Amino acid sequence: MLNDQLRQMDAFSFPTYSLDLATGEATFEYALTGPAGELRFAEKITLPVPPEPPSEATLATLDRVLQILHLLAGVSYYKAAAPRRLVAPTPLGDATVALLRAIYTKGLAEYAYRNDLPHVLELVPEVPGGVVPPADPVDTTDRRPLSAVGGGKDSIVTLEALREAGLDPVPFSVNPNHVIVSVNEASGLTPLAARRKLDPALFELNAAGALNGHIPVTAINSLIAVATAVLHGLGPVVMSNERSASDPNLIWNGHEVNHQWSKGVEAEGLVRAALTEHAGLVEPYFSLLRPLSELHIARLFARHDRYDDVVTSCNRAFKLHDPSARWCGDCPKCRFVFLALAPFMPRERLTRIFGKDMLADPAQVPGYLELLGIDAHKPFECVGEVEESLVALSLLADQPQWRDAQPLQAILTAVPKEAWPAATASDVFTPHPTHHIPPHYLKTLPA
Ligand SMILES: CC(=O)N[C@H]1[C@@H](OP(=O)(O)OP(=O)(O)OC[C@H]2O[C@@H](n3ccc(=O)[nH]c3=O)[C@H](O)[C@@H]2O)O[C@H](CO)[C@@H](O)[C@@H]1O[C@H](C)C(=O)N[C@@H](C)C(=O)N[C@@H](CCC(=O)O)C(=O)O
Ligand SMILES: Nc1ncnc2c1ncn2[C@@H]1O[C@H](COP(=O)(O)OP(=O)(O)OP(=O)(O)O)[C@@H](O)[C@H]1O
Repeated sequence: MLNDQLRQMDAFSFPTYSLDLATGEATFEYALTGPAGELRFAEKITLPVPPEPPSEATLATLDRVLQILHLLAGVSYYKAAAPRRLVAPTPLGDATVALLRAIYTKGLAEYAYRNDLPHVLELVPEVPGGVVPPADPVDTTDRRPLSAVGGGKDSIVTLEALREAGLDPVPFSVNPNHVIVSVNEASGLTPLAARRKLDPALFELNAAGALNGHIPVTAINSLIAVATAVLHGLGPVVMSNERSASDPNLIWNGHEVNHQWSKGVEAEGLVRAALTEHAGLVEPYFSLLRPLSELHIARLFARHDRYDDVVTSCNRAFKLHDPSARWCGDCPKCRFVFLALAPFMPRERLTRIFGKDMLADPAQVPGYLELLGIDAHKPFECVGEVEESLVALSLLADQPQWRDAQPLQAILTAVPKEAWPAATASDVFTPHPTHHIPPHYLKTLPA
């Protein structure tokens, strides 16, 4: 019955949102509607409460940021039924409509591809007519940055770059897991955290066979970070999204499908524009690592060893509740990060970080061939480009410490001869000019 009802849903809307200032809890309501009735959802996001009560001006800006967050966080519930109508709650400016549309189309592209729902990629939001009162400009550029921490090597590189530049970053996470808590402890900095609780009704729908799939989670976390920065009187939110996040995994029905779309530079530009238009924030949000390749970031990470016992970029480890679980040692992300770090540190240190020598494990060879583009398309995971894997491999080929690693030698042999020139001509260590980093932050990027 539930599935029949879901199949008949023809519209998704955003009834209300509210904020309890005493607890920091915001409630975002959503509705799926159709001939068989309505399904309502409520997502709760709890922001850390600041020590001093916020000013009226701060609350006005916060309200506007939360209005955008309300729009973005709806994707989790929209995807249970994928109706053809997306109905915005209030009039919106062009930049905010552009963000809304992109989040529900490009952000859901992997979901649409896997569930064979081409209409999702063509969605056009219905926006009520009317004028949006302009927001007062708010320039917080010179305040302490809020730096999002996911527990991986990338956010560590950002945190340390900001700290070395004397910008005194505040680490921030949504639902910090045991890995994030340990990374924050290792940093010695005092973090802020927000809580996000999906409506339990969504899990019941999922269990009953509702449509499900990947969502643009980074966009949601980013807006929660911006809301926290505003509430606490902090400066720009600094992310750690690398340049390869912008590259699609495949093309489907003429549309790019990118697992990491909301980490990409297009999403970053859309989020920035919407925050400036709708909330007046002049310099709200950017990724410090945007010009850099994964390999370049790996080289920078190798300079810091204070996180060796805690860093984890493996998404599977985050699902485990065992505080000692860090790298699963058997997924595309573990394979890629091991390979990317290998040229820049002693083999013994790398093996200690991962608890395993992945390039000495014959079972990993097929997965490495996939990363190198020798099999299938780029995996649906946060991994670098084929070219970066090739460059890392070519650097390892010259290192005596890896000569006795037979699986690595087998991978080297399997790479077609014509692939190597691309690796040698590669510009993976040349920062890319496409980014949104403000000038005084650009100086913080280590050479
Ligand atoms: C941890 C993980 O990889 N989760 C993905 C997985 O979900 P799973 O069921 O295994 O576990 P949960 O994450 O606990 O989710 C439970 C259900 O809730 C739904 N859901 C979750 C979060 C959310 O914001 N909205 C939701 O509706 C979800 O559908 C589950 O049914 O598989 C899911 C389906 O493919 C993925 O959506 C889950 O991905 C999480 C949202 C997640 O945090 N993933 C990141 C590790 C991730 O993939 N990051 C990408 C960046 C993507 C981007 O554009 O932002 C990356 O780093 O490359
Ligand atoms: N729970 C979270 N709360 C806040 N920000 C997060 C969270 N998880 C990830 N992020 C941020 O979202 C962006 C993308 O996350 P991602 O997991 O790819 O990066 P990471 O953990 O920093 O590094 P790595 O790519 O090595 O895992 C990064 O800027 C990261 O800091």
